[in-house]
Amino acid sequence: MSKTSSTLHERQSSNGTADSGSTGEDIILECRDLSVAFEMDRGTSRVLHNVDIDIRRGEIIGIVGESGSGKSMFASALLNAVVDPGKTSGTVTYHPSDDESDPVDVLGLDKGPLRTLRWEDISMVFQGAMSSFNPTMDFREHFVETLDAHDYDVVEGIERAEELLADLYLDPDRVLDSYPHELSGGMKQRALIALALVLEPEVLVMDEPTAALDLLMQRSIISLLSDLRDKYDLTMVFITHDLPLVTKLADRIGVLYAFEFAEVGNTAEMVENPRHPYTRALLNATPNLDAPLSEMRPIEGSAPDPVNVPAGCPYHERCPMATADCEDVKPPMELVTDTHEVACHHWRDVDDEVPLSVGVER
Ligand SMILES: Nc1ncnc2c1ncn2[C@@H]1O[C@H](COP(=O)(O)OP(=O)(O)OP(=O)(O)O)[C@@H](O)[C@H]1O
Repeated sequence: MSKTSSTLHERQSSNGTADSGSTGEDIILECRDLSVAFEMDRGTSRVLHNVDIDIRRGEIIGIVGESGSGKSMFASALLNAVVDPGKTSGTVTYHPSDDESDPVDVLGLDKGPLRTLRWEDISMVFQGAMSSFNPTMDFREHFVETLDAHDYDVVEGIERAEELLADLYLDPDRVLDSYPHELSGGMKQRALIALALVLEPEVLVMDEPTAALDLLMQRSIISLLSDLRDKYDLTMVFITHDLPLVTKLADRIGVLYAFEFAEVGNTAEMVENPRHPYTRALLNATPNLDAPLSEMRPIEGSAPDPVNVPAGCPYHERCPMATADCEDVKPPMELVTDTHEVACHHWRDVDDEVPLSVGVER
């Protein structure tokens, strides 16, 4: 297997995107200048903008941001699954673990190989996918259909499905013989995760997998995902608007703002020493995982329109620290530590200007 060059690893972006701490780690997915655009009557809508990020083999990376920040677009772009008429550009390179295999140019794949890659190498649980189960098929039929479509041995595949379902604390026989309406939301979501893993992918991308579930179920799925990663040597990309939730799971966190990464770093650094005023606002917006809704402080202002992203720092219109520079000059991604990067002109002063609220669970 060919590894990424040190030049790419050390590359620093000048456009507010991130390649945090990539100093020679084993990289499984490498995104460069990854962008998605839609041509609209009122102009070009840039819903993902020149994103540079490396996903490391075996890590769980949380991708966080408000609604409309580009999280789902990032997930779709990773799998070359952006729907028409969206145009994806840049590169996504997948480095299989198998030493014999060459790196794969994901955005350059034809339909057939792309379909194979999507289930067998990089699998995705799409937002709201629970409702896409066929109501007339039981779960066994869903598994068999997927195994058949990829020429997998059905007997072995069902054995694997049973093991995965048991790993997810489900009764395999009961689930396989049930129809979608017979299972609760939490059970269906876990069955969906088992289905996404049945063809033994290396990477699992999940878009808001716990959004529709109650707090207790969210927490239990989070801990099951961590166990699954360890047991099956998976790499996970976990997309959510819920920063406190993902801190319980992720090794690293990337915060998306206005279709670019504002800050990326190891989870402990992102929680204990966030440097971007937007990351701090996100943490302050949910002081505690158990806090009642009434205690949440929403971030003032709204996310930028992808047709008219502000010049300079895209956050400047909402930022309490903004100066004239922020209106004109786009902040480059700067290293805070070897494992933490931020795109803010004033990151050194953020402690005084945007204090973290006392109640943040850390
Ligand atoms: N088919 C489409 N055509 C044009 N614009 C789109 C399309 N789908 C999404 N967008 C726009 O792309 C931007 C990013 O959307 P995306 O779904 O990635 O956000 P998100 O961060 O995942 O939000 P949410 O948490 O609400 O799912 C939004 O401004 C959205 O309106």
